[in-house]
Amino acid sequence: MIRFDDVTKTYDRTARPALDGVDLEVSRGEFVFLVGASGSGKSTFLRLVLKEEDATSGAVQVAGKDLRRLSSWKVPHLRRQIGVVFQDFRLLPGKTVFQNVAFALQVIGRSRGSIAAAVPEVLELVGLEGKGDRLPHELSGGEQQRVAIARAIVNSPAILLADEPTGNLDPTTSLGITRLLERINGRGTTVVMATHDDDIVDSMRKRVVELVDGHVVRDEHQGGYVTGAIPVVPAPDLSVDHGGATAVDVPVDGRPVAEQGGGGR
Ligand SMILES: Nc1ncnc2c1ncn2[C@@H]1O[C@H](COP(=O)(O)OP(=O)(O)OP(=O)(O)O)[C@@H](O)[C@H]1O
Repeated sequence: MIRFDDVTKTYDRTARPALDGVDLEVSRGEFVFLVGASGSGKSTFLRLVLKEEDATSGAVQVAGKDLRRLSSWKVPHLRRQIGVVFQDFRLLPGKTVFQNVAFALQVIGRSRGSIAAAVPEVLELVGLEGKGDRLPHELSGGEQQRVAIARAIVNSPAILLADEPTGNLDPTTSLGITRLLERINGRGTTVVMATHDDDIVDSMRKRVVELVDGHVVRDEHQGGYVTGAIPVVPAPDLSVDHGGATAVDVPVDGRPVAEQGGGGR
């Protein structure tokens, strides 16, 4: 569904690459947490998937398309297959919940009838039935994020990208939002969620891909926020080379895992 082959992205020739030689495959229907410190390249990864930016080198494939060969007039079609959710919700403040979600369908030319059918259905899915007439400022942060998720999925995209979707929410609300993303994933949508939220990652036990300075340093199934949060790997051996993509002993936040107590955060 998403495939990166040796992808490097350099914004500024004088700075280090934002992504550096990334190889990664996300299959249809997967749920992946993308974790890493601020500046490690998570948003850049998502921008490349959306073709908001082009790779400097390497190949990005999304939904079977090689994005190097995708002409600009086909980019809107690519983006229709990808829903996106952000930390700051990005709702239209003067439009109701219904109108915010409907807008995503209007811009792609869907009929009034199909919009009238689809919007209540998706609002129910995200737990906002009965709130279609509210304005965004009349909703809690968690509810606003549910509207943003409804808007992102109303067109049944194959992929949902979420960039720090719980960054503005309290822990309980964050878990509810992530569970909603899990439910959407259960309906077949591939979900990639970039996050700093260690509690969420640790509680969900999904695939975790960790970036450090633009490199994938860990790709762990049923992983935790840091290496070894869930004991599926042997104790780290600091004498080995740290270059591998499945490294169990890479520095996390600049400290060798051994210094972090090994068994958790
Ligand atoms: N438009 C840009 N122009 C120049 N450099 C950029 C641009 N966008 C990102 N960068 C740089 O690329 C690197 C990776 O940034 P990116 O936003 O992908 O990280 P991130 O992991 O998403 O961080 P955060 O968690 O803070 O959102 C950083 O060094 C950043 O300064």
